[in-house]
Amino acid sequence: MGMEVFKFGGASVKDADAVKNVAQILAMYGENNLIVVVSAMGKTTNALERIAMACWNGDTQLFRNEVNELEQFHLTIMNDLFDASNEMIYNQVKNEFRLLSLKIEQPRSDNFDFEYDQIVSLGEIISTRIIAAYLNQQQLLAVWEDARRLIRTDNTYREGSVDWQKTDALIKERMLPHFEKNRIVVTQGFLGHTAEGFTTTLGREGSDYTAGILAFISDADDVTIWKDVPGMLNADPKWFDNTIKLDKISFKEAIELSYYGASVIHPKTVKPLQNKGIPLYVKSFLNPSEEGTVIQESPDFDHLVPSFIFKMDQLLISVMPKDFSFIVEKSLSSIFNTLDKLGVKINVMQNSALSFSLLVDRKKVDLEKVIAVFSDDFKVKYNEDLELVTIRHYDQATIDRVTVGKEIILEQKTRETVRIVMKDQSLS
Ligand SMILES: Nc1ncnc2c1ncn2[C@@H]1O[C@H](COP(=O)(O)OP(=O)(O)O)[C@@H](O)[C@H]1O
Ligand SMILES: N[C@@H](CC(=O)OP(=O)(O)O)C(=O)O
Repeated sequence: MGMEVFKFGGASVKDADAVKNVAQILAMYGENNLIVVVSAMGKTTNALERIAMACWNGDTQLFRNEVNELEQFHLTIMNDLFDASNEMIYNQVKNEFRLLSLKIEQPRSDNFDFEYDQIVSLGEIISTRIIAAYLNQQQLLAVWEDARRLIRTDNTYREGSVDWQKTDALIKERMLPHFEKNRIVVTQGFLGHTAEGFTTTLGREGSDYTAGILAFISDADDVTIWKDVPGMLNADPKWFDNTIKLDKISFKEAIELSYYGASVIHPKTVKPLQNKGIPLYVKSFLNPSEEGTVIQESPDFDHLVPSFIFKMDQLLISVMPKDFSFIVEKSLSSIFNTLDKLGVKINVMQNSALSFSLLVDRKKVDLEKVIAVFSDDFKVKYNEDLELVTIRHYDQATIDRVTVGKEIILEQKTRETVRIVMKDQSLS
């Protein structure tokens, strides 16, 4: 019997109707074994981030308010899905919230990222409990499995790096045998564990990656990521009208688009699938019988229309050596080492003889810390309120269109991709 991996993200399980819709989709796929990877419901992860921060700051009032609100959100969904007599699911979810409430009274380590993962991971635990219970109520026999015993990572909390060998052994030993008696296994995206058994997460929006890992190890026939859009489009429809669906694209093109920031797929997801030639479908959970996008190996697919990826609120930081040295291998090596230690993620970089510039998401970087760390050896300058547009398969007409009214700060071109850092002229 074949094996498929389905991934349902936060938007596809944001309320009771959405959960019912997921069950209907699963009922449509009666034949195959299904690994169902689920994210936290709606915006739960954002709420848990606030809870983790309140806990860290010892802000009991805020912590309790946020926990109560989140519990109420889940209870409202459950009241629409289950009979009050279904004690088991109510007890399971209440118990997770009871354990969460106790965290404010418990001693904390001095590692925020560790504490963050122990709290933020609960969103996926609760959502999968609810979904597995609902599927069973609908006679879609499903078994719940804990990804915290499947995905082994290193100890990099908030961005665990997967130990593929150990994970392979754990999945084969603990997950695949479920299919001897069950057709559906429901598990959490985004979660992992360290060798010592502590919970890790794979980085925000990392549930797509979990689907890629599970498909690779279980040799799945294909993966389907169910989204609130008809497929992978040539731009984010939240910002662009008249988007075009990319019906078929190659693994390489999908990797490039997600790497540059097309947030419909987490950038780490596609590589494991490419390595085993497992097709990835991006489909709409709102119109499940429509075709969506297929991503697979083919040199013929990519006669593409221009695709746009916008990143707003960008910060350009430039560092210039204070001594007489140029920006050469030695200084670059020390700059990268420092940036790696600071956990800075670079969107674009460029250097000249006397300066090295990096573009980052303003909200993801502690500018004061960066300045403090570099200022012994470098003069540091920065430019805020910038936008980054990446255009794959560009032509001059598209470049002209997106740069109207903008001052161009930096431009990088390859044969297929142009990246432009720009500032709204009204802000210059
Ligand atoms: N190129 C693109 N094609 C389609 N959707 C895109 C693209 N770039 C960004 N998106 C956004 O990705 C969203 C879906 O991803 P996401 O919100 O992470 O879903 P989920 O959390 O439910 O998995 C869409 O609503 C859309 O706004
Ligand atoms: N819930 C996590 C993981 C995830 O991937 O979620 P989603 O599939 O909703 O993007 C997050 O919000 O980061």
